Amino acid sequence: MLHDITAGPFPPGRLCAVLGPNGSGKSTLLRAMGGLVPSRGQVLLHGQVLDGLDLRARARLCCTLPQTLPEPLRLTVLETLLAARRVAHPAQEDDVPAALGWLARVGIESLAMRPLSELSGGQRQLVGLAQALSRHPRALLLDEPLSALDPHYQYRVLALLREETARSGLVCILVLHDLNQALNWCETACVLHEGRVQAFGPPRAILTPALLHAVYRIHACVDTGAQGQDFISVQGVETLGQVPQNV
Ligand SMILES: Nc1ncnc2c1ncn2[C@@H]1O[C@H](COP(=O)(O)OP(=O)(O)OP(=O)(O)O)[C@@H](O)[C@H]1O
Repeated sequence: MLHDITAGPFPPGRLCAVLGPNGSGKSTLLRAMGGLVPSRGQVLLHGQVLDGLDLRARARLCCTLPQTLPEPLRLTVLETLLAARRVAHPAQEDDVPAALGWLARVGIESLAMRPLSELSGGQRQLVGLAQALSRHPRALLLDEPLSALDPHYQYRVLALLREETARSGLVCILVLHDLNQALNWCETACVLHEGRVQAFGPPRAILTPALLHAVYRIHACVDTGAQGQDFISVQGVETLGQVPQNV
């Protein structure tokens, strides 16, 4: 769980990463920010205190996409998008063209009429992302949103999130295990370790060899490739000895 932590501020308009080893508290932090688990602290969004808002009002402002998606309902992909938007905006008419537009932007418009229960894990993850974006929240909390996606969709989703976040001034926080994605796509990272914030700031500045060893138990550093992209170069893992190749 978490120990009296202060995380943030996560800047709007830029992608932000929550990093840390298994069990360090990343999902718990996201759920606490989304109001999905009780916490004693305060969550502020653009200066507004979210604690105490009723669930629907909070869901309108802040959309949390969980790591494990619920069992698929007997609905089509399009119907699930319309239903998700109704939860946050019950007074608004269904907007089928807008929902189809979000499916197209994520790259799954061909799945619109397919039952959700027939989709693969990665396809369902993409539906979850389209649902979340279609609700137009002011904060998007995504728990390992790329974990089931192939490289094409990982890149595509990161590019879409970066574009939408910049365009609408969204606060977009992603739990990531891939440190290279944090380095190359995120402006800010919050590194958790044993339920505490170990570091907070630009990924390039905070992912030092000392931090990578203390948190992940790897002997590694940030390197820069020929194309100018940063990557984590791992020399060894504490319990396994030397690892010969870079990752
Ligand atoms: N419902 C729960 N009841 C009790 N302990 C929990 C519960 N959910 C999580 N925990 C504990 O809280 C700690 C943090 O869990 P959390 O799921 O936030 O980790 P995480 O950083 O997201 O891990 P992972 O990378 O493996 O998904 C873990 O030690 C976990 O066992």
